[in-house]
Amino acid sequence: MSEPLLQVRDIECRYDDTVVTRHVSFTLNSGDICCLLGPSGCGKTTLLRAIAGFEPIAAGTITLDAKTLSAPGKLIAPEKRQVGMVFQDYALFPHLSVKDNVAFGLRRLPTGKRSERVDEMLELVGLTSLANRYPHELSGGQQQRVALARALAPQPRLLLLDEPFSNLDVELRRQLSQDVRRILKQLGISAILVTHDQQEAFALADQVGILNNGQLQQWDTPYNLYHEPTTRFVASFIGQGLFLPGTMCEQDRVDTELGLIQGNRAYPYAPGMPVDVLLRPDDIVLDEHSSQAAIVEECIFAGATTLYRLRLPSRQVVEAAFGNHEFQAGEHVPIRLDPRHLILFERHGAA
Ligand SMILES: Nc1ncnc2c1ncn2[C@@H]1O[C@H](COP(=O)(O)OP(=O)(O)OP(=O)(O)O)[C@@H](O)[C@H]1O
Repeated sequence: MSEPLLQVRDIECRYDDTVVTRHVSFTLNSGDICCLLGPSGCGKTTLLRAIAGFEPIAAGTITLDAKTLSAPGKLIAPEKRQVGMVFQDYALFPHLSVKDNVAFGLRRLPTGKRSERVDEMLELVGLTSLANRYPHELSGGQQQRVALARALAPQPRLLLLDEPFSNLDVELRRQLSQDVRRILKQLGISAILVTHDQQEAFALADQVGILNNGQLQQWDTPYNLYHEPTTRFVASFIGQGLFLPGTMCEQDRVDTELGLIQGNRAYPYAPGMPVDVLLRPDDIVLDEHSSQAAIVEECIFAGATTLYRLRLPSRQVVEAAFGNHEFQAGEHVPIRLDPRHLILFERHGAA
């Protein structure tokens, strides 16, 4: 069983009188990697900086290993938190070589131990052969590896990464994020990464926190965020999907244009109430025996599958992903609903 490492309890961050994050609470277990994900300006960086000790908090507490790091009126300095940080722009020292950059936080170690640790870190990030180069002689990906090695060298309890791959191209970004996950898991170091790239968050994190307007909407595994979103915001922000109007029949069933859908729980909506059903593209399947047909409005080729925007007889549009089929716009396709998770929200604007 993993132990709780970081506990963020009901914190509020402000810039002067403006509140930017409120009532944020989550727990990060030892060895886990989490991502903070959300639209621009929702407070991700502010939250990360509060955990790092660069911003005070106006309410709540931040504890690491049960030791209080931040509380109103209390702020342990960043260098005393056992927390490492990797920034978006790498922030390497330009006048220091790669190995001196990595050695920077190790001044308290005896010389022999220090160079041993630097060698270990450079090997871990695959940069042993570039130890004597200077930052301007490295590619962006290599600079980011140095920044990672430098942050990991003092063996922090927790590593914080603020959009660390955003200056890199897509392929390198994917590769480096997988390398970072492997390295962190190998060392058993817990980490929090801020990103606005959902694919990156899903590929890297054990848990993802979705922020909107300074509030944590859901803290969960990528699987649950996709299949069991608890708010309408998370449902639309994560993955593809559209809402299909329906009417509650019983506490666990909804009547829709595509037929009755059975859920796996009791929903808090009374029979007769108008609801919106979240449909992911994989909830709609092709079925030549189905009496329900939709018209293809648009096809978006995505390699292994093609995403189809389908118009139902009511003109409602839904999306479906079919592999191994080629339909053209205007074609009629027989479809059936096959949702594994029935996710419902009260319909907006319903009388
Ligand atoms: N130093 C500051 N002084 C005043 N307001 C700030 C300061 N830094 C950020 N803000 C405001 O706080 C809010 C949250 O900013 P923050 O940088 O935490 O968002 P973010 O989610 O990291 O955004 P992005 O994805 O665009 O980097 C924004 O409205 C921003 O304008």
